[in-house]
Amino acid sequence: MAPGALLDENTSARDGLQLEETSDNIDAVNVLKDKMKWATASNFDAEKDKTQFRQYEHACDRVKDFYREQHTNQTVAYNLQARHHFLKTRKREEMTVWQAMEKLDTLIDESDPDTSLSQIQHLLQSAEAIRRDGRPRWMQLTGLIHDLGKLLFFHGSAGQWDVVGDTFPVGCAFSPKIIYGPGSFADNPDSRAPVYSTEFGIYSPRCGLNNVMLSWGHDEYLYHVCRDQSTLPDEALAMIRYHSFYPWHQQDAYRELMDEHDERMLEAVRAFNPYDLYSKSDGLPDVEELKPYYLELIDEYFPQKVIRW
Ligand SMILES: O[C@H]1[C@H](O)[C@@H](O)[C@H](O)[C@@H](O)[C@H]1O
Ligand SMILES: [Fe+2]
Ligand SMILES: [Fe+2]
Repeated sequence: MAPGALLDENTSARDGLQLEETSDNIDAVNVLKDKMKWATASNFDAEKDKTQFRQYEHACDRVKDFYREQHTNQTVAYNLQARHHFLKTRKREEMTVWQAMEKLDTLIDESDPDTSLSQIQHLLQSAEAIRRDGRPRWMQLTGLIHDLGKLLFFHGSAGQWDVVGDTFPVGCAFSPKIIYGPGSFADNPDSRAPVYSTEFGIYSPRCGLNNVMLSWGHDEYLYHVCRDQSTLPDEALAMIRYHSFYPWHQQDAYRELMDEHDERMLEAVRAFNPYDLYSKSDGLPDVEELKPYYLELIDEYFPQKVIRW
């Protein structure tokens, strides 16, 4: 059997672990072990002072104003319309992944209390932290691209409130664990709507997050781009799609909406989170020096090179 024949890039790393180590599939097992390196313990964040991050109560007005606007405007109606427009009807712009990073670089994220660095620097900090920790190449690439969905801002978004910031489900009651709590949704009409304001709203227990509409923003948009145009594995797609869903991956809210697949994906999202959050206090990466390494890595998982954004 050819090396890796049991696997393609979309094989879930976890599913493949059921392979036995026989001489026939030993190469495939080695490939899997490499893919599983995301799940081993990491020391990356051991020396970080975590109390320095995500201190929303002490954040500046820019951040507080951002969340008031986001929590007021993220409704089911807006979500349906945004999905339709940004994923279906809009004319797509064509660019390579690196061009997308350069285009995004002028955006300063108003929701973020922890960094005012440019987006390329944040992306490279995340990727480099993952690489230094010996994580698989697909995860390094995930770090490099995970915020590229913020390009929505240049595709005619309504503002930053429908691009950046943490995410949460719409169509059911807003969890008190969302930043700034229930009071911040006072002006959101869905918080008083008969069905949307109930615990499960339009969903049912264990329906699976794939069937839940998260507030519209950079995660969901980039997930669709990567699902359709890259060969990244399921774990990478989950890291991209749910990395801003802090009420879920950090606060344990909305667990009753999860299905079995989500249980596995939650581990992947949690493994990714420290590299996104705590790399913000790392030194500044040298963009030109790192570029050749990452250009090669991008080509490995985006075979057609020019991407429809
Ligand atoms: O302010 C940040 C930033 O916008 C990140 O890109 C996002 O993933 C976080 O969840 C958010 O809180
Ligand atoms: Fe993000
Ligand atoms: Fe990020």
